[in-house]
Amino acid sequence: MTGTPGAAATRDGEAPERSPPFSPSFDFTGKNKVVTVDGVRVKLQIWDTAGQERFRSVTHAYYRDAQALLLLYDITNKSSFDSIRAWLTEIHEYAQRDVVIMLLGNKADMSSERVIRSEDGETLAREYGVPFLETSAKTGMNVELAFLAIAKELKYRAGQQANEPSFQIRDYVESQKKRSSCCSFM
Ligand SMILES: Nc1nc2c(ncn2[C@@H]2O[C@H](COP(=O)(O)OP(=O)(O)OP(=O)(O)O)[C@@H](O)[C@H]2O)c(=O)[nH]1
Repeated sequence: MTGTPGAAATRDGEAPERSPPFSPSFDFTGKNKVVTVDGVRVKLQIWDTAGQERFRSVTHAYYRDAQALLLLYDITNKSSFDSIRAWLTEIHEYAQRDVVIMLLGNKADMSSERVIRSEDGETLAREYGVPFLETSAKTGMNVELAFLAIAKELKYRAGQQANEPSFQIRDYVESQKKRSSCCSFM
């Protein structure tokens, strides 16, 4: 699902699921996931969509009703990074206006093959005002954090009280994330 929105939604509903070609210990795709946020269980229904251009028209149907979209690129693949802008334009056109978007630079474990610097991901994310994490589906680095941040944001939006301190997903992600240069993966 590189260069691709993966949709996380709290709604129930039918959607086709695609199986990942390998079974990483930390999976972005294909399952419902329950995340406990401050004692409240938030159910995320996760769909993986095809990244290739030829599936574009099909993918609109996936993310039209999504409450959150994880946009993944591969840090070892420049074209996947370059396609992110086009996806953001698409999302602007087809997704819900208040959709939660997160940019993820995946395969952070493959540092020797890296072609996209972490700063480039950060700059792009800042430009679009979305949170950014480098992740690894192989080691699990920042994967749980990505889902937790989305769940926290959705819970906050659903139950927003007048006197509740506002939840800032970008600040939360920045304060919690592990850097790929750091030695300790989860
Ligand atoms: N080392 C490493 N390999 C990964 C990681 N994530 C995925 N892969 C591998 O990358 C390959 C492609 O993974 P996919 O999930 O099929 O990639 P994709 O971009 O989703 O493909 P489409 O959904 O068809 O666009 C597989 O062989 C995975 O095992 C990661 O974080 N680290």
